[in-house]
Amino acid sequence: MAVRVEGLHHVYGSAGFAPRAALRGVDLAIGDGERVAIMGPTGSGKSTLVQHFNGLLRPTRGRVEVDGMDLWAPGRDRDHRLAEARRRVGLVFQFPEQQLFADTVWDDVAFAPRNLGLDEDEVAARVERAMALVGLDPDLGRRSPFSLSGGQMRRVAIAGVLAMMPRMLVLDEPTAGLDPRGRESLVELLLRLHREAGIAVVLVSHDVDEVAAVAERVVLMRDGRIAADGPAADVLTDAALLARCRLNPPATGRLLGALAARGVPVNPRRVQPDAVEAELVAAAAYLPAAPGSAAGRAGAPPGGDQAPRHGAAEDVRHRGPAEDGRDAGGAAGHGGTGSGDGRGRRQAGRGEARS
Ligand SMILES: Nc1ncnc2c1ncn2[C@@H]1O[C@H](COP(=O)(O)OP(=O)(O)OP(=O)(O)O)[C@@H](O)[C@H]1O
Repeated sequence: MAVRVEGLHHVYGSAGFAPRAALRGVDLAIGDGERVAIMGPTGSGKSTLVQHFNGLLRPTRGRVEVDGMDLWAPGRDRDHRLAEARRRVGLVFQFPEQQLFADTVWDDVAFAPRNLGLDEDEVAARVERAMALVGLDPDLGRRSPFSLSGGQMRRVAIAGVLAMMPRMLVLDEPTAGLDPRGRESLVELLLRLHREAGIAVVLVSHDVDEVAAVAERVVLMRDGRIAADGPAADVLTDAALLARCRLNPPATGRLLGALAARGVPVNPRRVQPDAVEAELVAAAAYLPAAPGSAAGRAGAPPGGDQAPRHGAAEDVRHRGPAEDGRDAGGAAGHGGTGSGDGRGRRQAGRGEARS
């Protein structure tokens, strides 16, 4: 499963308004099972870009491929290619709960698979699976979606997209408007979908902490172009690059950087929350104990002159999801610097062509 865009331009224009170039030549490929965040200042083209991933928008110029299918190439099978793309790449728009419409949660989640013409047994199996994936109690299926909490409604909307059994889930600002607990549990949900269902997750977000928790790769957009594309540990610790895109590094990165600058042996390139925590816990052993504390009474802090100059958490062997593979390899041991109508959009996001 892969989405690839090449030389993608998108110009919005309608009668009476000056044309507006939202994308100005984007090249990007996202492969099976990746966890990618797309970030950038407001108006940089993030939402426009992801709406190309399943053919919801038509390029002004350039090419969009899903699993090697050129979505917009002429040919009689184009409708089939677009329908396939919408099945394989599920789009969850901002505030998706605003587009719930059915009388029951069950019917809402069943909307897209029914629309595919599947028999009711298959529809039921998909609804049950999707509700389980998002952690909704099956009993909620009989309830009106409008009687649920905001966080539950959002899960219903995500289940409605998952019922299409996409291989890639693209979410535009999925935690917007949720309280801190709701945000945390949605981040956990995305990691679980990736881990248990093997779904690629693409997240459009302004929130660096959320991105640090979810993404292993970060694409930065600016003025309709890609300004950077790389491992989260590289992009999220490059303060100058982030500043050019009107973003700040994660607060934890600044904390690790300040500790490293004071000679505490931490690796400031850790960004994933579990890895940051492991780094801090291990580094705490190198900090002077508070007078009167148990550690202070026991004597001098461990380490001292012998304190290793690499990341303190290296020996902890604690790898969070964003610190695997290339991040671990790249960071190990250095300790250095290292719009439209909502219902139509939703139906298109669930695999139904927009009229
Ligand atoms: N339907 C539309 N009609 C006309 N212009 C649009 C439309 N949608 C977006 N634009 C314009 O295209 C540009 C890119 O918008 P887009 O929504 O893709 O950016 P974004 O990075 O997702 O912004 P945000 O972070 O605010 O959601 C902006 O200048 C925006 O005003």
